[in-house]
Amino acid sequence: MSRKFTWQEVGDNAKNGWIVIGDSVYGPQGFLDSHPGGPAVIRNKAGKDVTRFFNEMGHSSKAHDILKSLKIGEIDKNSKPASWQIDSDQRLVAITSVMLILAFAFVYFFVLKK
Ligand code: HEM
Repeated sequence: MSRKFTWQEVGDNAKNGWIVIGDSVYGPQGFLDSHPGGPAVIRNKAGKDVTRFFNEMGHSSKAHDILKSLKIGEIDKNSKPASWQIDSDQRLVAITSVMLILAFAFVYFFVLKK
């Protein structure tokens, strides 16, 4: 069983470079200076969910191996991320989905059921 961390704990350790990818928490502090993309790209997003950024970069299998070695635990899914910790694109998708569902419900009840 790997250790579980709350979003609060991940946020508190932003200064240590902690990031969330998928359901896992990573502590890349020792790796930051050797990151080929530079330490800043990771440091700027520390404390947050960086899944999309990590995947969009098309990181190699070597990068995935390094990532595995930096895993310190898993995110406690019962904890809630603060709004700054959520990837803004993911938030946009969530908001758009809710709007679409409401729009369909509106059309169904007020237009089609007439
Ligand atoms: C602990 C997590 C990460 C690890 C272990 C990691 C590892 C690596 C490695 C090994 C490379 C060299 C190319 C490759 O093998 O794919 C690389 C390149 C790169 N990474 Fe990461 N990375 C991490 C997180 C991130 C994040 C969160 C971002 C963006 C926000 C990022 C952006 C980049 C960029 C832009 C490059 C390209 C550098 C270049 O080709 O000039 N990485 N990373």
